[in-house]
Amino acid sequence: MMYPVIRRLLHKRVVLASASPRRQEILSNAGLKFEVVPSQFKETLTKASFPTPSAYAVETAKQKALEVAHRIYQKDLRAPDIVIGADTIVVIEGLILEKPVDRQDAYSMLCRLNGKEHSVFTGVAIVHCSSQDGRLHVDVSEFHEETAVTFSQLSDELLWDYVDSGEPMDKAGGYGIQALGSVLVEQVRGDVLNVVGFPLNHFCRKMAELHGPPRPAHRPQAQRDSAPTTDTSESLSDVAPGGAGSHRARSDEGRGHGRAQGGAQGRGHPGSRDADCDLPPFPTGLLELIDGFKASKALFTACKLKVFDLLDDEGPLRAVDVASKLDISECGAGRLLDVCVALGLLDKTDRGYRNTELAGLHLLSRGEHSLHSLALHCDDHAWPHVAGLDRALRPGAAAACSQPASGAEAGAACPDCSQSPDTKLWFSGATHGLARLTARQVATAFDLSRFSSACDLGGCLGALAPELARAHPGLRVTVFDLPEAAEHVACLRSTGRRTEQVRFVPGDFLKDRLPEADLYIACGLLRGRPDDGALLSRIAGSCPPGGGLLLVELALHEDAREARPGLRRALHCLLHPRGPERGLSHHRRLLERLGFADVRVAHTSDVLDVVLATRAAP
Ligand SMILES: O=c1[nH]cc([C@@H]2O[C@H](COP(=O)(O)OP(=O)(O)OP(=O)(O)O)[C@@H](O)[C@H]2O)c(=O)[nH]1
Repeated sequence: MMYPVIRRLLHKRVVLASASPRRQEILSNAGLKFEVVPSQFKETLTKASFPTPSAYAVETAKQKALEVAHRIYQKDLRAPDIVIGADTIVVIEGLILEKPVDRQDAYSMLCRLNGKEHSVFTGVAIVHCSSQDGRLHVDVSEFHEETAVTFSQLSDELLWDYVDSGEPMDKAGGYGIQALGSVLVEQVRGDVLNVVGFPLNHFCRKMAELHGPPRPAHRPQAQRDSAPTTDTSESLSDVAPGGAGSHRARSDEGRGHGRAQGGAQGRGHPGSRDADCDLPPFPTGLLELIDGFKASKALFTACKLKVFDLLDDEGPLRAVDVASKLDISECGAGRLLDVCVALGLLDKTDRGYRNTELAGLHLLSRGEHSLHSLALHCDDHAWPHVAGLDRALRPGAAAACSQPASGAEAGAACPDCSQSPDTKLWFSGATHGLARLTARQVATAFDLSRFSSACDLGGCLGALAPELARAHPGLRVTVFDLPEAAEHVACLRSTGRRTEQVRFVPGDFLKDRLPEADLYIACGLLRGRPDDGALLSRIAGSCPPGGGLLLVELALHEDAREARPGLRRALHCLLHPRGPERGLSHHRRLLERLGFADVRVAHTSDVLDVVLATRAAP
């Protein structure tokens, strides 16, 4: 059973701003998917300046969460969707007890609590983040929960024994009710998880209030107090005309930016019913999925028309100016621009439309982190492919696609998409943006200091090499790719990054002798390649004993339940039903068969998995 609102958060980037293992456990047991970024906020607020102990706990929780939200935004230039902070305190006779500073302090706290009732407060802050005008915008919701705990009358010896167990040291009030500390406790009134560090029940109720399903307009008035106030009078699947506005209105209370980054937000839960009505919960997430293709197409179209380039060069611009400069209709321009606003790609100001930071970073046709080519590729090549999905799934469709990929598809993970040289180039260019974005994570996924030379097969058009050189100054990197890729690697050289460590050698990794190296890198070369064993065997033949092989592949995760990686993998398998199903276990078996040992895996991001294997002595 999963609380419906937790299910609805599965596609959001949720961050827990806490180092407390108990909070992490409570939230993951509830099914929430989140990242942990412990807060660096120094808990030094002046207690006396707060009207109540709970206000102090809430403010501390809020400061913890805000510190993390700002740090993430500064680092990623991207707002997480939600940051959660919490702070637990024990209050006895008006005195606030936090974590003991040493054994003596722990003992003193336990003596104070001995034989008496005290209150445990946990303050919780839920910070909804978005990026607006290039700045982090936050919307903080907060609450606290109180639980009354009574200690038995305990002997000094027992209290010291308990202190000596070490358990009190990282716990508010010096005890852990969930473990040995339970022997001290005679009675609890209220939510015990609140004592442990996180009031899950209150949190879920609060989240339901904030993220509750919009209700259909005809819904009867019999609603609970906490019923969401979202305007729901629009038909969600009927975006046009004026679709942009309606899209935004139903999109999580106007937080359009989060949508662009996080994908669908909520999922209807067919099994659950609101207690006070026989209508099922409104399936907001499902309707968003149904509409999702329109959102993708709008993004692709705006990229193709170079709307983001235009606004970068000349924005802010009004719809009428965009229409005349792009030679499209004024009405069409207005609608497309409004949809982009709803998707978090544009901001609408008094002076006209302008790019959001996200679009400026990733959707211009130029720029280091551009995903423009990827969007165009998806529109031109992946879109028709997806449109034919039903045909591809029919029995007998398998024979249609069995062409082995050629060396020219360096970096391409999709042989179906590489029929012509043009397409191949497209696809390489398309993946290049992604490769650039992920190169640093790949380069630093493992300690590679034992290697002195690396050969990047296919080379990802040179995206990885400079990052490898930067992260491992002792490593000489050879990019081994078809002669036509030299041009791209040359562009990269002119950026002057560690050029002396990187060289280009022309060749086809499927046919030619591989340059000597003690680390071989195959980035995006295996997926969709029926002859992946042959390629790996070539590499194994060149790799010296003790040498390494670094494989980088899209979504090798085999657990389809893992939110984004699982979805990517499942989609890939669905769209390439004729290709063999290849996940981590397939690669591990293959590598071991070819004489590699110590196969280690790093999941670097939502997107890529990196595998490092060591060639065993013959
Ligand atoms: O019965 C129990 N009571 C309390 C706890 C744990 O105590 C700490 C409370 O400290 P705080 O709220 O400041 O949180 P930190 O651990 O410092 O982590 P943050 O990074 O969030 O500041 C908390 O860990 C409770 O879980 C307990 O375990 N049992």
